[in-house]
Formats: sequence, C-alpha cells, structure tokens
Amino acid sequence: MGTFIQWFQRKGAYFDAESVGIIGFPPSEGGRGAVALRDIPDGHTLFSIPRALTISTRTCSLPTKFGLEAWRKAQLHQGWVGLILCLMWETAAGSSSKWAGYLDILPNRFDTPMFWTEYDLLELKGTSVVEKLGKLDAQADYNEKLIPAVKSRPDLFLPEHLSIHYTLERYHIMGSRILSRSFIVEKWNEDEDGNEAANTSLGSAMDVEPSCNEETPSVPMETEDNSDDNDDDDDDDDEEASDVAMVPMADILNARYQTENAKLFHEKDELKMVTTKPIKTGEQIWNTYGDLPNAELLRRYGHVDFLSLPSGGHGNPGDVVEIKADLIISAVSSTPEAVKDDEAKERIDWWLEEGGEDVFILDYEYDLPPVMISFVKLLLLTQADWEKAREKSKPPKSRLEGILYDILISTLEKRLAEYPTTIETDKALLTNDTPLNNKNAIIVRLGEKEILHGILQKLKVLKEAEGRSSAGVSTKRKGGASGPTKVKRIRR
Ligand SMILES: C[S@@+](CC[C@H](N)C(=O)[O-])C[C@H]1O[C@@H](n2cnc3c(N)ncnc32)[C@H](O)[C@@H]1O
Repeated sequence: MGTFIQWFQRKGAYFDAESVGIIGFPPSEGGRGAVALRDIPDGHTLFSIPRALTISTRTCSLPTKFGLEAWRKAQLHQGWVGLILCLMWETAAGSSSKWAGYLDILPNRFDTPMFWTEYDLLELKGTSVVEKLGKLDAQADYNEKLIPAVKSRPDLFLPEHLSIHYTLERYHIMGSRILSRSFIVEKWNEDEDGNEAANTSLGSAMDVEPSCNEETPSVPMETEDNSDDNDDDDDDDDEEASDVAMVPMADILNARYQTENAKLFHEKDELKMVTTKPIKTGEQIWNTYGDLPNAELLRRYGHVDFLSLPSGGHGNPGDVVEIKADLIISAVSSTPEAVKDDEAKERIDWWLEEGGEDVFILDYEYDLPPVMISFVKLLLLTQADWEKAREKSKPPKSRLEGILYDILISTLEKRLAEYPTTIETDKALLTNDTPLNNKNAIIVRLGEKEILHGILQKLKVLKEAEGRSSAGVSTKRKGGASGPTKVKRIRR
C-alpha cells in the first residue's frame, strides 16, 4: 500500500498519514480497509482527491482520441460500457497510464455471484439475486458495442492486446470494479448566487455529498447500466454515464450497516473524504452504501452484513423480501372469489397504468405494505365496485379483512416454498465450516425467510383475532395517511 499512497500524493492528492492507516482484515471482513491511527474529530479531512485524478469518461482521454461523435455512434456514451473500455485501455497502457499506480491495486477477483459457478448459484434459489445479475446483458454489450469499437481502431487498441486486455472476462472484472467501487461525481455547478450546488446521489456504490458546508438534501439515483433505455434519453444517459467515476483512495473504505463515519464531499476542484463522527484510535473508518439488504450487498459487493438483530438472532436489519404481483395473482386465482382471467387482466393493466407496483417489498417491520393489500382487494372487487374504482382512479382501501388473510397467508407460504431449504436447515448449515460464497448465500436467504416467517406469524394472529371479534383489522400505513393508496413502481 505504501507505493499506492506515494503515487496518490505524487499526483497532487492529500492523505493524512498521521490519522489514517490502511490495513488488512480477514477476507470475510472485507480484506483491505482503513483504520484511525489516532482519535479523529468529526469534520476532519482524511484525504482529498483532485477531480482530475478520478477516472471517468470525462477525465480519460480515450473518448476524445476515439472521436466524440464516433464514441456516441458506437453507443459508448450509454451505461458503463464506455467507462469499462476506458479502464481496459488505461490498463493496456501499463506504466504509461496516468492511473497506473491505482489500477495496480484494484482487485482482479470478486466474490460477487457474477463469478459464481452454476452450482453455487443454486444456493441463491428463491432470492432475487440471480435474475438481477445481468450477465447476459453485459455479454451483449461486450459483443455488440465494445468489440466492434475496439476492432474499428487498431491504432488505439493494439490487435495483440485483444486477447489480453479486451476479453469478456476482463469486461466482467472491470464492470465489477465499477459496480463495487464507483461513485457518482457530478459536474461542478455554480448556482445563480455563486453558491456551491452539487447534487448528491446514491450511485452504483457510494454516496458523494455536496460540499461539507452545505445542507442540501440527498437525491438518490439509480445508475446501473441503462443500455436498454430508448434513445430519446440520449442526453440524460450521456450525463449520467459520464458522472460514474472511479475515485482512488475513496474506494478503500469498507461498509457496514449503520456504521458510516466518513463521507465523500464534492468541492469545486476536489473530492474530500471527511469524518461525520468522531472516530477513536483503532476503529475502522466506514463509508457505507446506504444500508442495503444482503441480497443487494452480495450482488454488488460480494459480502453480507450479519449483525445482531433487534428482534433477536443475527442478520441484516436492512433486509427485505420481494413478492412479485404474479404470486398474488396466482394465490387469488385459486379462490372461489376470483374473477375471470380476462377481467383480472383488465384490472392489473389498470393498476400498472396508474403507477401501481408489480413487486412488493416486505421488511423486518413485519407490516404488509398497504399497496399489497390494496392490490389483492382490487382482484376481488365486485364488477360494480371495480368500475367505481376505475372511474374515480382510486385503488381499494388497504383494510385487512375476511378472505384477504387466507390469500395473503397462501401467498407468503408459496413465497417461502420457493427456497429449497427451511429456516432450521439454514441455521444448522451456518454452524458448519462452510465456504464463504455458500455461507453468504445462506445468510441472504435466511434473512428473507425470517421476514416472511415473522409476517406469516403476525397474519395468523391477526386472522385469529378477527375471527374472535369479527371486526376488520387495519395494518399500519407506512406513509401515515389513511384512505386510498396511490403507489409508485419501484425501480429494480
Ligand atoms: C469499496 S471496496 C472497499 C475496499 C476493499 N476492501 C479493498 O480491499 O480494496 C468494497 C469491497 O470491499 C469489500 N467489503 C466492504 N465492506 C465489507 C464488509 N463489511 N464485509 C466484507 N467485505 C466488505 C467487498 O469485497 C466490497 O466489494
């Protein structure tokens, strides 16, 4: 690491070597990470990086050399393919690359499921991780965009480098480096009053905050590969893709649920990693990626959080389970109250047109999302009530009653059955000496099943109570408001 720190300082970056030490942790704890070498107060700058030292399609000279028009024509301006090509090209340049000292320390091996065998992936059955890997989309971008671009310019991409630096395997490695380590670094804007007005985003990986003197609220933004987006959004895609940047040193910090004690802030000419809490000597310095559930942590970064839960046991308090609307539709269709298929389809189309969700998210609060109850009710409305709902543009109220209990219980039981193992089996497996990928997969699916199990228990108690009192029980509304539910499709 000494060589990297020297390279970093030589390039005009600042590193507080008296406060920050970079050390090795066990692989299960993230490998490399940073610790406090002394008591560090809140608001202290640990290191700062000139904007020109970040790697993006804006700072790398390749797009200009390739020709900006040709770059767009080759569709390298959308998604991550352009930045991947820049990283490959800079790596192929070896020691003559401006970023050689940084590229040398980036990982070439990942524990993310993208690199797992089919056999290991079976352990994730039931979770949404596998269907979100995007391996085929990445492969299509590689074949249809990157390779034609590379072959079109043998003066820039030496033919003898093709089988070394521009392979599909290297493409996946560069993509994984971006997925697990990049930041969103927006262009610096001066607002009309001359104040700093940088936006902050939850990007592919970590937050970059506005200047630490500012109080601008953060605006989350999904920045994953949008290569399928239609071309009308060209300018937006262009903007977004060129904001994705690799930030030397900032990506050395590990992450853990609700432990963040340092954040990266935008300044005009540089980015600064600043403490957001006092940090004691020997404590780890964390830059946490928005407290993601384990399924997302594993998919993007290759690790999981396994902490004490408030409800007892261990897991990630930020865990969630996804319930696809299809599963509810299938549970409703097997009840005598189900409407005919074509009527159900009409209602579902209307729901989606109104912005309704097609996936419902459950978490450790053990409350059913009101929109999920509303969706079930929509499928059960009488023809007259359905017509009224459509006319008023109002989905049904999320009151839990009668047949809804059975449908929701059946839905959650079907969802639980999608995992090949039980909670008890997973807990027993975790006491064995299991390889890391396997262990991480067990932790992901166990957390999801615990949530399902907790909500099922609660539903059964509520159903029994309703049976006793014959009175409807309303679930807690997340937004606090009561009445009809307007919903927003989640981004996946
Ligand atoms: C931004 S990098 C952090 C630096 C990295 N540890 C390194 O050696 O360069 C993110 C990667 O670190 C690892 N990591 C971060 N936090 C972790 C944690 N709490 N447990 C295990 N691995 C972690 C994961 O491999 C993740 O993809």
